[in-house]
Amino acid sequence: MNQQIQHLYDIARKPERRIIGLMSGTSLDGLDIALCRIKGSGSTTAVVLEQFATVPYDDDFKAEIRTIFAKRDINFERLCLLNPYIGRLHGQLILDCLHTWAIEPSEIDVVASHGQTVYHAPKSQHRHDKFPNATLQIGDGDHIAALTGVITLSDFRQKHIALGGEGAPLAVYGDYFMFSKAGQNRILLNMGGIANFTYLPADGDASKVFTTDTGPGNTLLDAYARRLLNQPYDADGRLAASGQVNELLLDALKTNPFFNAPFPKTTGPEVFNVPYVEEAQQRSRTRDLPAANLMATLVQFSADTIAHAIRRVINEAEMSNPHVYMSGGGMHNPVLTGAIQKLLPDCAFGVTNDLGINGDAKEAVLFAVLANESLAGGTTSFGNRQGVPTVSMGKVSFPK
Ligand SMILES: Nc1ncnc2c1ncn2[C@@H]1O[C@H](COP(=O)(O)OP(=O)(O)OP(=O)(O)O)[C@@H](O)[C@H]1O
Ligand SMILES: CC(=O)N[C@H]1[C@@H]2OC[C@@H](O2)[C@@H](O)[C@@H]1O[C@H](C)C(=O)O
Repeated sequence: MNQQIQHLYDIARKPERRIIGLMSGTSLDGLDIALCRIKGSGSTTAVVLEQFATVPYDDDFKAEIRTIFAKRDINFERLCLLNPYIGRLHGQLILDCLHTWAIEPSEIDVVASHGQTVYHAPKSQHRHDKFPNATLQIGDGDHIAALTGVITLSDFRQKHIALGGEGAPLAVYGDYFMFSKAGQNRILLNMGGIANFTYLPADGDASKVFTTDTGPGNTLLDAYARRLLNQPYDADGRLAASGQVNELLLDALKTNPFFNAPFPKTTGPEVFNVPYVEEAQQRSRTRDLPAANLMATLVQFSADTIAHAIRRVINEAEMSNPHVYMSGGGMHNPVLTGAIQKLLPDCAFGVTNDLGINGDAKEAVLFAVLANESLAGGTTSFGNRQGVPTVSMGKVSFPK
């Protein structure tokens, strides 16, 4: 037997694994690196987050990604070059963090890498009958494995599509394993570039849980912070807080069939982007809004669509006493969280930190949990429903 297969087999049989989860999301703010100690699998999964860092990307790198990110027409050579480049960069950032944490790469069992999404195209978005749901993440795992010397699982989304999903959201699996609690109806709300939530019913029934995107989280706020403030984001929602919501623009922004489509569903910055806002401004004749009013309206747009989706699941599931636990960078924006809480006065609000997982780290932890499940679990049935196939994800890269 190849010794590397033996090594993988030994890792799969360990009572506890040390897994580094990596997430580089649609905000392009940096690489989230979560070092996890994981015991068990499925609903007995127990995660301790030992270390966490977000390593910010420099402006040059962000600009490189933006040349190909969420665009229909790109420089294909640049895409090809960025694939190994991102893999090597992520590998190097892991080594730097391990050095800071005084941990040897040989002490890590597995790296679980999401990569960088460069294009997301569910059928509902691309509308080409003959093509399936599609999504593309780059930053090949072979480069991470070769550079760090650690077996790497990567490219988690393709299997989800192969078994009938849209390749996202994958949070359903990790949220169910980590955060489901008998006797409490929970909504795990993540506000990254795109917002999504997971519904965890109080009876713990895996065949009812799902995660759905709700639409924009921070993606439009960040795009306009770059334009209006020359900043990566509107820190603490300060510009938005100084403006007034424009109802005409808000209504125009909300007229998109995505918002009333059935759960679960996914979207991305391929749809919710500056041209989307400009088109709504044109339709509502609100092109000359002051910067603060535009930002206030965009925050309300995210809040309304998030709250509308949560309200729908509360009503459909006839949920009593729902608890919402927030995560992702949007939880740091008080204008956004304040607006959501105002729209959902019957919900109790907290953050995933209250449940033991730092909300900034949650998505990176998810990939560690998915890798753990592929190695040592795989027995939980989600009933093979539309959008939530029972599935093990991730491709294996050996260091040599
Ligand atoms: N203090 C703050 N005030 C306002 N917004 C903030 C603050 N801190 C973080 N954010 C927002 O959070 C964003 C980063 O969020 P996060 O890291 O969760 O996104 P992501 O993982 O890239 O997204 P996705 O989940 O869509 O892949 C920033 O770009 C910014 O919009
Ligand atoms: C294609 C893609 O990268 N989707 C991301 C994105 O960021 C948030 C939202 O859109 C979510 O659907 C997903 O990521 C999380 C980790 C998920 O799959 O659950």
